Amino acid sequence: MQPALQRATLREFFPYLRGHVRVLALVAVVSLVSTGLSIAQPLMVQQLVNAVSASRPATVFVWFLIAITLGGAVFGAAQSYLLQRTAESVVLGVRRSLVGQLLALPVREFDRRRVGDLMSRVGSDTTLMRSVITSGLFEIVSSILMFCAAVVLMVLIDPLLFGITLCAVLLGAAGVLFLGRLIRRRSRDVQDAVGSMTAAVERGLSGIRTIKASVAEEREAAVIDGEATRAFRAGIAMARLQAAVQPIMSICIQGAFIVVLAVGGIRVAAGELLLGDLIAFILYLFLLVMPIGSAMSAFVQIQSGLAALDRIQEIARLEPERADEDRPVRIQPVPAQPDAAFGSAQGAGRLAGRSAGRSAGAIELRDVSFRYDDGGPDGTQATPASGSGALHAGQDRRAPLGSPGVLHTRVSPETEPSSVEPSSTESGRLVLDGVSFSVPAGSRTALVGPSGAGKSTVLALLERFYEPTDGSITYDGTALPQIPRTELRSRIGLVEQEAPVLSGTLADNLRLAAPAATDDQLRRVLAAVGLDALGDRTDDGLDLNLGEDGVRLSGGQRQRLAWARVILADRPVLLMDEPTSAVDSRTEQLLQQTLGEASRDRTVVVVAHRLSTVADFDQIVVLDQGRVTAVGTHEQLLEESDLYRDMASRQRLVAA
Ligand SMILES: Nc1ncnc2c1ncn2[C@@H]1O[C@H](COP(=O)(O)OP(=O)(O)OP(=O)(O)O)[C@@H](O)[C@H]1O
Repeated sequence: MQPALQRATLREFFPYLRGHVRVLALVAVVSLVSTGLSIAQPLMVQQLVNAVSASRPATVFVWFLIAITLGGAVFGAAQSYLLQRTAESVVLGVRRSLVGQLLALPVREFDRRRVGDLMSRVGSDTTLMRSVITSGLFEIVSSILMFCAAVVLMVLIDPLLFGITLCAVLLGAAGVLFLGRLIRRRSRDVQDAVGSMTAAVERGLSGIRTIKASVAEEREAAVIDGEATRAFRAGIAMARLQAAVQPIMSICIQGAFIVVLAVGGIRVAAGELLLGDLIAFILYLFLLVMPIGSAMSAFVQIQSGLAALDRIQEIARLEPERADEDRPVRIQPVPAQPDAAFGSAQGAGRLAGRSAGRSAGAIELRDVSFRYDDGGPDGTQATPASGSGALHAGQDRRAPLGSPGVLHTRVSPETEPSSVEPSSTESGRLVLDGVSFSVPAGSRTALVGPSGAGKSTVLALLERFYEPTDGSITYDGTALPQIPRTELRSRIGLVEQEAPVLSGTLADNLRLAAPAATDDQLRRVLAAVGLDALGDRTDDGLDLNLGEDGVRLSGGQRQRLAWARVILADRPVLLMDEPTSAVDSRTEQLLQQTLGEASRDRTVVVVAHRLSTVADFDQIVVLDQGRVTAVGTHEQLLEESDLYRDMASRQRLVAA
């Protein structure tokens, strides 16, 4: 859902110019001089003609005229260059802050927006904003200056002729102002349509394999064509209005010319006006018309620019993920650098445990409920409960653990939740409903359950991609909202379900969370996940280009690359969402071994469908329809949980 449309005003544009005041002041001086020279030109012509008519020497006026004309050209060029340069800097600033804002937005904003449309805001909308400066603001300012000077001089030369001109100009201006409002509206339509079209193209290109495999090229092309046609229609409607602006003004001005020529000619013939004065008046009429013309096109540009600003500010107004929380609490100490994961004494592939004294990574969820559309379109978030402490009310059970820490879990009676649909509300279905369990520091916990049970959602909440609608989550006893997000995330390594790969090289992808890692460390981590052959595949080595979205990798390779990335990042907590779903059994064995080493002294939470991969975990949490139905070890759950036993028997882990 889009936020309510707010219209930007020119005033809102000025903050973007703040860092450029000096250059703009210089531009103002240059354009003042340039305007002055243009205004002086007819005066020189007037003097020249009147001197020649009266048989007086006129050479000096000729030289002045040449100097003024050349000077005007030089200053005009300087003004144009400085303006373009400033405009480019403004656009750079806007793009930087827009991209910064986009990357700072909460994940839920991306759930409800189209990537292509966001891209078009960074691209074409910022370009439109540029025209507000280049052909907009200054054009209007210098046009007004020129206009005023021309008006004063015309009044001085002949008030009657000026009166005729004024009537024509006012008539044209009234028509144009009326059209201006419509132009702004149409321009917004055009940009929205272009945004939709970009989104449709993005959808088509990013899913090109699926589209081809579904033989859906034509249908997809038709969708894009529909959007392109909408953009075309909006463009045509805009063009119609723009086309009307120019004729309205030219009819009025041409009418003024004809009348001025006729009346002026009669007055010159009657000896009431000098020929030089009439010529000067007509030249000023030109000077009046020129700025009106450019002011009109500047007006159109400004309207389009403001419509673009609407779209940019729509994003700027969204509340970003807050960098710091109300009462930030630092978790001590800072995590180890990549070296800690690959201590030289251990040799290649050795996945050492955490350095002594590192934050332990105990996690507790207490009565956590969540629905996806909870944030609402205005960027507000559900206020998370600010509880702290690792214990909760309810039925506690000490689970058997081989690692430090004590597990406290509240287990809802298994029969109760699995048969009940999580309640629905108007604002969205509860995806998690009163989820409570504890993950002691250094333990391995698996989340299992049917598809759609909410397992990935739990991981998303632990990363604070979303805020719980209700309940609280603590990390080492501190409520998550009290930990700065960057601090929290720098403690967690995440292997996502889809194992996304960023466009770029193998090294780029590996260094995403460990920018300081050496090539040697990259090679060792690749070996640890069985990807060493990838770096040796071509002469490019670690600079091997993985293609758009890592298209040159197989599904299993993508997954292993994601493993390599988090292992290299050496975080105290590892969250893994079906991390071996795409690999063969041999690779799975290697990864299990890698995980075994990596999880020494780390807290590991793995979402798994294949129960065999987590059967030896310290605890397994069974989720069903957003609720925890059982917690225990593999053996305990086989005894106690019907759902778990059913899943295990389907996977032939136990006899049916
Ligand atoms: N971004 C989202 N916006 C809205 N609903 C979502 C979003 N992501 C997931 N859901 C919904 O939330 C529910 C739980 O999804 P989740 O991905 O957590 O399940 P899961 O247990 O991990 O499933 P699977 O095993 O299939 O990966 C599903 O009904 C899903 O449709």
